[in-house]
Amino acid sequence: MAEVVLRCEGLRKAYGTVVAIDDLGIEITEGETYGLLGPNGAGKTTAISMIVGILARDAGSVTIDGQPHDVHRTATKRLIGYVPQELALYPDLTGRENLHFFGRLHGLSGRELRRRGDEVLDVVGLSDRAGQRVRTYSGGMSRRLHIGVGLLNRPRLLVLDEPTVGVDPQSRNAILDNVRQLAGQGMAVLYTTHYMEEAERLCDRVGIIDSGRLRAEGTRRDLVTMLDREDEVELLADGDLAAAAQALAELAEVSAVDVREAGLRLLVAEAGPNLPQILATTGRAGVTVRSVQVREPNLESVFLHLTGKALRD
Ligand SMILES: Nc1ncnc2c1ncn2[C@@H]1O[C@H](COP(=O)(O)OP(=O)(O)OP(=O)(O)O)[C@@H](O)[C@H]1O
Repeated sequence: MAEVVLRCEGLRKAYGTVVAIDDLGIEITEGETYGLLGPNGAGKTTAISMIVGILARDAGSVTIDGQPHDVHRTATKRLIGYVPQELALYPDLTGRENLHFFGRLHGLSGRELRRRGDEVLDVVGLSDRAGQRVRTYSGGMSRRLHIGVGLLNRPRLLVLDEPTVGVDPQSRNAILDNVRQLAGQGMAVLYTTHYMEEAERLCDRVGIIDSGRLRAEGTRRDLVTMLDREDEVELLADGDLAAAAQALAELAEVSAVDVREAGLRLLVAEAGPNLPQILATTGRAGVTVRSVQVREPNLESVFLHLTGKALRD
């Protein structure tokens, strides 16, 4: 079984009378990418600041690889790579010089420092721009270098705070690919975002956070199943639609069929695996399907259901 890298329990933090995080518990195993999804102000930055150990907690506990962790423990801090929202790079140094600077802070030197710098440049796809000043980098390239800084110490837990905010779509894809690869190598990844699509694409499990509390967590499918809402399948089709509707209504997985002007609309428990049967049944009723559209409930619907608000204001 995969080992638990991060375990936090009962985390709490208040700023005066504002309770920013209340009774937060999260576990992340090696190789797992966990997304903390919530709107601005939900408490994501406060939560991860306590987890990485730059903010003292009011209550609760954090362990990394089974070892107790807090703001004073340097041994466990070495197991964490933290990539904060604000970029902290030197624009007048080159990409490679930046990595060497931060590498020295981690105690690397000489040949080991150069080797690790080059490895990290390769991982974040910046080897060919390593000799240029960061000032000349695009926003996305700077972000990737920033992630590189977080990787220098070969962390067990990589914590990324909204790493794709303000990044162009191409760099965004590169960052998501990077993160996926790193988790593939066994790192545990904690990723905060208010982009539902990123959480859906990238994360093995998602925790939905709002007003400082974890409202629900699980795989995308777990969360969507909680809603108890079906997939909607829309078929644009020609032929005897009434006959097809009757045949489809007899399928166990189909709970409702409406005949529309140019086709059919179905509610199906799980559309994906049932599409072949739906299309075969439609075909047997003499109906030609011109296009199929499936709409599944998504994390946005889950969030709305749990909190009564949209993820983005
Ligand atoms: N230093 C502080 N002093 C007082 N209140 C704070 C402080 N930092 C955060 N807060 C409040 O705590 C709550 C959680 O903020 P936090 O920054 O953790 O949320 P977030 O989900 O990370 O939002 P964002 O995506 O905007 O960074 C908010 O209500 C915020 O106003």
